[in-house]
Amino acid sequence: MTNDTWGRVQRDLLEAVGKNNYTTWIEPLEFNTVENGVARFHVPTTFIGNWVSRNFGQQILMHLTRAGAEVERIEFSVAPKNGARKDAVSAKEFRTKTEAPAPAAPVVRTASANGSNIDLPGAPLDKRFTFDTFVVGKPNELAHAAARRVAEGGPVSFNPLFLYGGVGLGKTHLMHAIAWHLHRTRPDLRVMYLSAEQFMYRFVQALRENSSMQFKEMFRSVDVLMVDDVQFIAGKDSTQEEFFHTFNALIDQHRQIVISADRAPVEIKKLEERIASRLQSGLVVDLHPTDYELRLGILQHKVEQYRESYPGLKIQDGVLEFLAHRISTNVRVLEGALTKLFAFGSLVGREITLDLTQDCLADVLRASDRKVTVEEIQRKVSEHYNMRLSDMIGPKRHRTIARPRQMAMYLSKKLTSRSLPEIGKRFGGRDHTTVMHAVKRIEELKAVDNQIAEDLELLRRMLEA
Ligand SMILES: Nc1ncnc2c1ncn2[C@@H]1O[C@H](COP(=O)(O)OP(=O)(O)OP(=O)(O)O)[C@@H](O)[C@H]1O
Repeated sequence: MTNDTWGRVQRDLLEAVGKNNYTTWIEPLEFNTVENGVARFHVPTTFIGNWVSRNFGQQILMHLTRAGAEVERIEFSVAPKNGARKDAVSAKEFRTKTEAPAPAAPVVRTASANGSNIDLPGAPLDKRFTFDTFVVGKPNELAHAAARRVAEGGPVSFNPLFLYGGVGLGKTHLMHAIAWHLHRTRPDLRVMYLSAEQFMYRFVQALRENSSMQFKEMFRSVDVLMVDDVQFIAGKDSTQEEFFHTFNALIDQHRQIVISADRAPVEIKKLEERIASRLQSGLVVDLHPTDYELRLGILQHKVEQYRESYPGLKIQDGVLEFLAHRISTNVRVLEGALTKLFAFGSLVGREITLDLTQDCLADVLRASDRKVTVEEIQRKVSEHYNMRLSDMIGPKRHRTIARPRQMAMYLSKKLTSRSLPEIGKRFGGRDHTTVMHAVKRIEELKAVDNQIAEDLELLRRMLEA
């Protein structure tokens, strides 16, 4: 490869990564040699080398290959000043990494042709997590709408956007979808997505390498920052501190921030109060546990996608409905079940019937069944309303007792696979029509009484946690 080829690749990269990224990260690279399939570049600092390798390594490699260079790998090393090797301290630090030191100068990091695909600064994005593949239903419609708004840009209307909800409900999917959308429509923007754990890792690394300034500059220069699973930094004092300053600096510059967590800001234990309060200063949106319709929608959507990989594989009517009913834990489990089912169906070369589903997914279905019992529901509801557990099954008919009992019956119907007579039996041997009436009554009340709707949601969350 010649300097000319590198010149061409630089122009391609300028187009691919946008001007800002190019000036900050690509321009400082100095092409050195290509030997035995390894392209070597000099970089001004360790930090830049690490960053470029991690975030642009794959792209550089791809463009080099496209330009005809026979390159399998790239290496970045700090440029030796006046022909001298870089100081020994850094060299030692680098050797603590897995790569062997390069002969001319300490190796910073290597990107290989088999590495993960990283398109944007920050963590890699999953190609499957786009808005197109996100199925919208009642439980996630607000979160979806808010994410769309952020992705479509325009004036920052709520900052930060804070998305929270239980495991596997689509928080990461929505954040990646925002990043992909912006990547496509606004390639000039610097969008960074990473988990709170990665934020901490980089922060600690920067401290170790005396590159805190670059770290700060880097994070303060993004246009859109997305941090996933922010609950991770709770209790980690200096990371929280740094996060707080980064957060404030970006908000002050009207840069968009999107944060996700498994619970609401105030519910995150050991999260500094000032951070919790800042996190709530924009729009806080809850991704609710999935309902039957959403689960079915997701399954149908996935089946469409699977058709390409498994053409000709038939699925009997009723199988998806059965799965949507029985697997209510989270979408990840639901997806896993479907993947297993399709793989199994194609292996045995048979239509996916209900029988086959029950055989193939026996363990998953048992685990979901075990999830919530009528007894647990009775216990949680009586705790919530400060009533005696014995009153759940007793004869008292006063509203303060009867209403929670009806709610417990309703939740038993929704969250377990018990039939109406079975539920009635567990509520002191009541008739199935009593349970039916309770379910209907609570459904009506839920639509008009906010307090009841909220209590149900809270109870459902606690039970499914
Ligand atoms: N509404 C949806 N439509 C399509 N797929 C979904 C939806 N919600 C979740 N998924 C899928 O479920 C899986 C889990 O979602 P995701 O990783 O976004 O969850 P999460 O809320 O970030 O969970 P965690 O807190 O465990 O990280 C992903 O494969 C995602 O694509």
